Formats: sequence, C-alpha cells, structure tokens
Amino acid sequence: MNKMNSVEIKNMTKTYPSGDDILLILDQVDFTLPLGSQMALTGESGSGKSTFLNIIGALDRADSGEILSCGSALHKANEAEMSQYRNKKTGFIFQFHYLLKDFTALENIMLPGRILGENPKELRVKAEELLESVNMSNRGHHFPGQLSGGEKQRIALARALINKPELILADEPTGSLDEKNSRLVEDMLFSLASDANVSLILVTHDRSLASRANIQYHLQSGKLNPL
Ligand SMILES: Nc1ncnc2c1ncn2[C@@H]1O[C@H](COP(=O)(O)OP(=O)(O)OP(=O)(O)O)[C@@H](O)[C@H]1O
Repeated sequence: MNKMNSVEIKNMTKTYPSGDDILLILDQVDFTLPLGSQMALTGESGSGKSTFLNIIGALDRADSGEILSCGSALHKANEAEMSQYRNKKTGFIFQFHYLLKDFTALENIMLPGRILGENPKELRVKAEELLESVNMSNRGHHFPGQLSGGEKQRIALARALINKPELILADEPTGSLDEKNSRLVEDMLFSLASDANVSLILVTHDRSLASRANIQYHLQSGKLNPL
C-alpha cells in the first residue's frame, strides 16, 4: 500500500441476495483516497452508499476485491482484526447519534477509549479537550436526553475523534438536523478533520454539503464516478 494513501480499493464487488435474484450493489469498483483528503459520496437512495462506507469501516465485507485501509488488508482480516481496525483506525458518525442514554456526554466521548483500555485520567483530559472543540464544555455532565439533536451530534463527533482515528466515516451525519444545526455540525466535522489531518469519507444526499469536500464521487449502477 502506498503510504500517501488512506484507502486503496481494487476490483471490489458486493452483492446482496434478494429473493431468487442477486442485487449487484458495487460492481468491480476501484478507488483511492489520498491521505488527509475529504471525500463526499452522493447517489440515489439504495445506490449502495452506506454499503460502500460500511465495507471501508469493516462493518461489512465485500464479496471480492482488495481493500486496503489505513494499512489494514480488510479483505483478508479476521473478525478480531476487523474489530481492532474499527476501534483504532476509524471514527464513525451516523445519522443517529447512538449515544448511550445512561452515560453523560463526557462519558460517552470517553467510551471508545475505555474499550481500548486507555488510562482513564489521560482519556478524561482528551475528552474534555474534544468537548471544548465542539463548543460543549459546559454540557459534559448532561445526559443525552438533556441535549438537543445538534448537541448530541456534536458529542457523537467528539466521540468519533477520541481514539485519534486515521479515517472518519460519516453516514448522513446531518441527515436528522435542521438547516442551522446541519451547518454547525458540518463546519465542525470539516474543520476538526482538517486540523487533525484525518481523512474523511462522507456519505450524503445533500449536494451542497458534498461540494465542501475536496473530492466528490457519485455512485450509480454499482460504479463510482468522479464529479
Ligand atoms: N443486508 C442486506 N441484505 C439485503 N439487501 C441489502 C442489505 N443491506 C442493504 N441492502 C440493499 O442494498 C442496496 C443498497 O443499500 P445501501 O443502504 O447501501 O444504499 P444507500 O445508497 O446508502 O441508500 P440510502 O441513501 O437510502 O441510505 C439497497 O437496495 C438495500 O435494500
């Protein structure tokens, strides 16, 4: 794998069974993401955007092809290696925040670090810094139920960054927010990714959001087309 790339994919195919038929979702896709770049992926509903993201995030597997991401060969990885890769190399943000309701905002941010067995004191310092970077310093002790949708998504963004990932994978991260909160979360996502020089893959329906990324692709009929 070329050290200047975060992701290198060759000839990746993914199908799903559908009754007696087979759905061809990704059709011999080749793709390279240079280190530190920000890529947006658009495409119609059902075109396979989440499937593409989930394979790079080691949440799903391709049928065939070579998938190298952050130095890991995902097409050859076993379950333990997939989980190690997910926890150490990637930070995921979904449309819904998936914060744990019985944990405070600060505890939610710390959680991925706890799973890796990091030193709790150091982790807390990092989590407080991240809380500040998403402008939520005064809300660390609040529970998710006490936060607005936009605030919860900012906590989810901080949580995605706690393990200093090499790659952020965002699946419609502003899809359930209003215009004002969408812009706020978008601004934070792009600026935090670029400050930390982390590569970003962002799946979105929103063309204006996509246009903020320096690389844009459109997924159609199983093929990735640069825009
Ligand atoms: N586990 C599965 N089993 C069978 N079919 C699936 C599975 N997961 C996804 N699909 C199908 O694969 C296609 C691509 O799904 P995917 O979620 O990747 O699309 P998407 O572009 O992200 O859509 P949306 O924009 O609506 O979220 C869809 O037709 C979907 O129904």
